[in-house]
Amino acid sequence: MQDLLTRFLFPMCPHLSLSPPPPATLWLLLPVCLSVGPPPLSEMKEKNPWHSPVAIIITVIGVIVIVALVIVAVLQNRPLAQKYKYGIVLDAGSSHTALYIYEWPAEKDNNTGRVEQKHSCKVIGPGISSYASAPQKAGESLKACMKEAEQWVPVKRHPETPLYLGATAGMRLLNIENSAASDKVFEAVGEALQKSPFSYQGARILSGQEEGAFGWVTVNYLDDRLSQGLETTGALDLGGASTQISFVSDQYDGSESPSNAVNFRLYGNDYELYTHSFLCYGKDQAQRLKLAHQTQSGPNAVEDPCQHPGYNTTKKYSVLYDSPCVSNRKPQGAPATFLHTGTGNVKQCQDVVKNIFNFTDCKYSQCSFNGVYQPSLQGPFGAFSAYYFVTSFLNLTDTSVPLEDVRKKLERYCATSWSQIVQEHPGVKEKYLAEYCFSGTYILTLLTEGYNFTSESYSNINFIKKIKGSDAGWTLGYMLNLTNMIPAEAPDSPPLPHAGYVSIVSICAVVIFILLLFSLRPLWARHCKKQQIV
Ligand SMILES: Nc1nc2c(ncn2[C@@H]2O[C@H](COP(=O)(O)OP(=O)(O)O)[C@@H](O)[C@H]2O)c(=O)[nH]1
Repeated sequence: MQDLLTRFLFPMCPHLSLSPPPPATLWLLLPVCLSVGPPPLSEMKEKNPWHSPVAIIITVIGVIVIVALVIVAVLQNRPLAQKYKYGIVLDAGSSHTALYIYEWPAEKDNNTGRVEQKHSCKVIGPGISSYASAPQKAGESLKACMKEAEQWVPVKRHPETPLYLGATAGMRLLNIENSAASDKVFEAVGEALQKSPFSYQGARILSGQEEGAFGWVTVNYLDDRLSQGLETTGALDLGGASTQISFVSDQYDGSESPSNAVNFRLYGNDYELYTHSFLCYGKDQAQRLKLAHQTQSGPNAVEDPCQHPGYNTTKKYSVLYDSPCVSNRKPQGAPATFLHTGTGNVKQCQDVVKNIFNFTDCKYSQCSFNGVYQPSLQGPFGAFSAYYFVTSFLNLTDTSVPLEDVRKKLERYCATSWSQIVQEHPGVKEKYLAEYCFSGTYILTLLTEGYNFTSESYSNINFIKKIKGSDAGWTLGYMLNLTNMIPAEAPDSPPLPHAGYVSIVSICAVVIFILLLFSLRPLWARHCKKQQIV
């Protein structure tokens, strides 16, 4: 700018000074120069017409306008200092409760900012369904994580932060078994959560269909597949008490088995989702189903091929059968306990595990198991929750490894003695250690024989825990839905990115200015000539 002034203003006002003034004083000289007027005619002589006062004034104003335009363009879309909004979801699962805090930029229009998991807290103790006989304790168990949440969410955001509690298969089972007890647990939990400074939106049991569908939304939202209209990823969720499979298949339009259909319109695209939740086929309840099968005759001892050789524990029949998944199968006249020992044989374990599925009855064109319709598998799949816990422990998350090799690895693991397993994993809870052989076998059987993954389609499965820092699970999808964070229609986006917008405005301003100067050229020429004639 100062350079321009030195070149244009100073030659116009030679009567003010003999040498160019310092750049800082050029601006001050401009009004003086203009008020004094043009230099004496004698000095004009054959001067360049560009040095006329009109040209210089236009130049200076033009430059100022251009600079102003560019500044406005740069500042207009500049990202503002980030402010965030928050949402909290409590996942009251069968084995435990977890709290998730989500955050997203507050200033984005139509809630279109990206939602991310900011923090998670694992509630100490069992799932809320285990507090049926002491409901108050269910509420108390949440206190520590709620206090943590108060520290993670800025105080001024507390009253506007929605807080949801969703319960899954553990509470579904308690509700089937004893609905009064289930209501009392919700009452106690509601009381505890109402005392929090957040905006408590209620606690409820999610249907299996909701659990499956929101897990699918979470995975595809985090992968940016919904906003970009890309092919979606199926979702495989393995909990303690239920398991869900959800995916979009070209073959499925909801006409066959409509109860498995969930329709979404997200970002301007329609999705006809196939989803099914198998109650009692989560890994803990499946273990009970298997043991119930092995103890049909009420024996004193069970030799279990799904336990490591050398494993032996005394178990109570009353505890094993204390679940609606198996309670009606309790053998008559069984002793109080049985001795549970291991033989560590994967092939026999597979056979025992297969007994908990019904692969034969199917009134539809095709089924997964237990007479449940399932269209042909399509696309990639994300497998999370216990799918991940188990496969990551067993080092089986790499699905490019052929299924046969996976089975051999599992065979070696199951055949390892219990004492060696305990010795090699001192930091792992014995409860979990005792389950991995069964869980690995169950997962492979469920995927291949239950859902019909083949040696090829198995490699389409991704065992995942988190996607871009957020846990895979139903909670994020649930919150996105309840807070209307995913628009049905694609939001209007500016036609140009910010940098492109600034460049175009700047170029246009310069071009207009140059054209203006050229259009005024004849005027300056005449002006200069007139002065010379006089
Ligand atoms: N191995 C292992 N299993 C886990 C862990 N956390 C939870 N589980 C088990 O994984 C299963 C699913 O847990 P979760 O996803 O919390 O499901 P939910 O409790 O049924 O909602 C249950 O059988 C849990 O006992 C873990 O850190 N390691």
